[in-house]
Amino acid sequence: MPAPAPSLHEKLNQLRQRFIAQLPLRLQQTADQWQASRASCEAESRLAPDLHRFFHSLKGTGRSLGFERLALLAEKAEDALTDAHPRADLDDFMTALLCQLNDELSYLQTDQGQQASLAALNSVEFTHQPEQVRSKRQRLIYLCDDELEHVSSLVHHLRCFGHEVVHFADTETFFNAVLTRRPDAVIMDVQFPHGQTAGTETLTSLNRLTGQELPSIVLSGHGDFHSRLSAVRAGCNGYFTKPVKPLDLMLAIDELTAPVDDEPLRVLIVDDEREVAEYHALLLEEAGMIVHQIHHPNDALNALERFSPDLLLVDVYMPVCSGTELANIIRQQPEYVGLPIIYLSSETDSQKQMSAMAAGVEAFITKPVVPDELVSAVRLRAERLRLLRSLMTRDSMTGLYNHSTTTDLINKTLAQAHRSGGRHAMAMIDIDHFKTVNDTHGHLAGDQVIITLSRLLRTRLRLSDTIGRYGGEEFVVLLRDVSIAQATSLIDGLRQDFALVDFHAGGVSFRCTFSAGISDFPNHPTTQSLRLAADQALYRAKHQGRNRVTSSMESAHDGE
Ligand SMILES: Nc1nc2c(ncn2[C@@H]2O[C@H](COP(=O)(O)OP(=O)(O)OP(=O)(O)O)[C@@H](O)[C@H]2O)c(=O)[nH]1
Repeated sequence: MPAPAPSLHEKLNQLRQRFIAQLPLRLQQTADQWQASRASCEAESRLAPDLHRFFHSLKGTGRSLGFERLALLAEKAEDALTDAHPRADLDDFMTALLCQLNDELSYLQTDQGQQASLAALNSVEFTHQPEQVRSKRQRLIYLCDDELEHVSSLVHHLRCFGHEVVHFADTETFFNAVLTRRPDAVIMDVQFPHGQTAGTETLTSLNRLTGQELPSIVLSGHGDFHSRLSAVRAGCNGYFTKPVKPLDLMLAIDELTAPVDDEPLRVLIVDDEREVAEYHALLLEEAGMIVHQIHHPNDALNALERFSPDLLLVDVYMPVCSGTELANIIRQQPEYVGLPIIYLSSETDSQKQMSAMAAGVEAFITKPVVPDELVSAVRLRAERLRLLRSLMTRDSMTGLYNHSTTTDLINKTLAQAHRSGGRHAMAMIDIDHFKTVNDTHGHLAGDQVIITLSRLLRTRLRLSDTIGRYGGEEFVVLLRDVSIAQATSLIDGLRQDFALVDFHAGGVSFRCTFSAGISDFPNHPTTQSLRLAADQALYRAKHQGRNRVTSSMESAHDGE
């Protein structure tokens, strides 16, 4: 059996032990530097920055990792070295401090010292639970209904959208199934042969038993007060009366189970103090975020481009370049103007904090951080950026990427594929005779068709695929790591299912189809050439009678 993953406290403890293990050597080097700095004025001014940095860093890291006495001694040394009027007994004072630091270190290496520091570690309060990360948009749906006429059409529509649907004709089998495998949502009839409200009562019992409300929608033959009340009492999220339009029910289920943005937040930490960077990374990772650390400010621009963070956590006091200077460098680049930056520092002087904030950073957090406060500050600001980005990059009707973002994302994917290889496919999808749909059934019905197709694409394609709305009724998809044949068959499966979806408008029901053209990378090595080849294949599909998928391979062979 694999060993269980270490807990946060175990990881923190390992980090503290690593920090203590390397400290004797660093203390010895600092004592030597201090002695050397007393030899001449030149040596003093040459070594002063290193000495200051060591004590400043020991103060910050010591506090963050809970070594309060080490931090206090380091703070005294830092103050003595930076005092505008150096004390007369500076030599004796520093020698005594270095001795006390060595004594404290020896104590921390004893069993008793380890115990005491562990007790401090265990008192770290951290209430954030790791986020549940869902990787798929497909949902498990239980449909419990003893009237079988509508069931097959409902099951068909739900499956079209990639959901796994299990049908139960009686409440008892349904009850046991929920206890064995909990679904993402339930569609429940109210009335069963053994009770007027047996369906909703079953939901109420399950909710009580499990202590968790099942996301559920009622589908009933009756809209009477008593049935509706039983649904409210069972905590149901919607109530439909039969005959239901499958698409309406499907959209309600989609709303009910729509994942919140399930991409973990990405945080880039820039801190020259490795242990502190590691400590903050552990806290943020524990809260479900993806963290990348760098220890040299000059690596920041590269890391920003490669890692694409939602937020930057920067130490203010770093050699080579301060956090404030780094923020200014980053803000010089238009693409990072909106990136939230949080400063971390042991600086408590509010005047200095204010001047640091002038570089346009979002917040200033003082070390040692309170774990929950760090996580909340990061989450709040990173999520706000995500929301703003989403408003700028997505089409408001469908939630798919807009034209320019789709092109940018495809460009990036291809640039990466040029570096590291890989094959991708592009599909241009266009709804057939859409003008007629609008003219016959109205614009609102047309909008429903567009929304339905976009939901179908989102539920059935992978999270790593790029799906965009290119124009009115035209969509573009970049399918990663597939051959042109696989892409053609996948999009053709979607085409067949979409053609069976029933739309309703003004008392009439109708169906729609789409045509698609597929091209592939690296046969077509740029976004422009991929797009052109997919467009030409789409044109052929339309020309050959619509409701079909044509690949650029077929076009090429046909043209031979
Ligand atoms: N309802 C609705 N209609 C839109 C939207 N965007 C574009 N349209 C309409 O979509 C129609 C597109 O029509 P065409 O591209 O000519 O398509 P078509 O000739 O009917 O069909 P094909 O030849 O099969 O492509 C136009 O009438 C647009 O007004 C939208 O957001 N909602």
